Amino acid sequence: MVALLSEDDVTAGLADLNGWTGDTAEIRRSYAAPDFPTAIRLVDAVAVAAEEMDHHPDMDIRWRTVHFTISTHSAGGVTELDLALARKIDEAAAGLGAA
Ligand SMILES: C[C@H](O)[C@H](O)[C@H]1CNC2=NC(N)=NC(=O)C2=N1
Repeated sequence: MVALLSEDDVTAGLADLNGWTGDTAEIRRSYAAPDFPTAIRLVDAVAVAAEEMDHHPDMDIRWRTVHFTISTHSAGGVTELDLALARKIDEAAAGLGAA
């Protein structure tokens, strides 16, 4: 099973990401897309990445803003898998002009 990260590991991991916050329980970030269809495209792109990784974020769509919350359910908190998925989400968002 993948290991839970310490508070220091999570802090260091968040510092390497752009705009993500959180703690040892979960990490989160919201992106504003240019419009609603683009927000849905972001969700779709993240769905593809999540399936490839077999690691799935919670996604909450509010018009053109998408809120992502990630933790590793099986471990009960934040692991390297969550930081890796956050990087993938950042890439997808950048490609769609969501920030
Ligand atoms: C069987 C399958 O690998 C697991 O249920 C996966 C699926 N996606 C998952 N996603 C997340 N975020 N945490 C998990 O523990 C998890 N487990």
